[in-house]
Amino acid sequence: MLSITKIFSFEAAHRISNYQGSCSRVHGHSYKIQITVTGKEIGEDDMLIDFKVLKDLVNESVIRQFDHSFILQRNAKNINDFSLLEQRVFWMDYEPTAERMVLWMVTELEKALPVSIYLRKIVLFETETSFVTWESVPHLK
Ligand SMILES: Nc1nc2c(c(=O)[nH]1)N=C([C@H](O)[C@H](O)COP(=O)(O)OP(=O)(O)OP(=O)(O)O)CN2
Ligand SMILES: [Zn+2]
Repeated sequence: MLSITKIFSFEAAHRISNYQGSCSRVHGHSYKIQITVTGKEIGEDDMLIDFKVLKDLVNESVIRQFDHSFILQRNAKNINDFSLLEQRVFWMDYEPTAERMVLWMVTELEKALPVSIYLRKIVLFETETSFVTWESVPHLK
């Protein structure tokens, strides 16, 4: 089966407020993401989906939301510490672990992709050595 992949990056700060250790402190990452999509057939343009179209769609639905933001779980501790901060805070329902960020991206991308194009895989690198992978399960489609 054909699939295409495009690579993105964004910078963001976060903290994992319930973490026992240094990740509970505010710190930043240069996130890297690989987005892979697939489809049953290629179009009249001989493409599954134009890389440029995929780029615009991912930038609009995902990257723009996170880039240069401060990602926090909306909980009492963070609201107390940061709600008055004059920064761009991206509030999440869960701690901003790479796993939760990927699941948020899956929801947004599945809404944004054209009907004939399916999200196949997302790999989110939080650091050079730590990454999370999400893959669709074909028989559940
Ligand atoms: N399963 C997860 N574990 C951790 C996450 C996460 O999102 N999912 N996040 C963190 C912290 O955000 C931390 O910034 C990243 O941790 P780590 O990879 O350990 O970072 P290091 O810079 O220490 O990596 P080294 O390459 O080992 O130096 C923690 N855990
Ligand atoms: Zn971190």
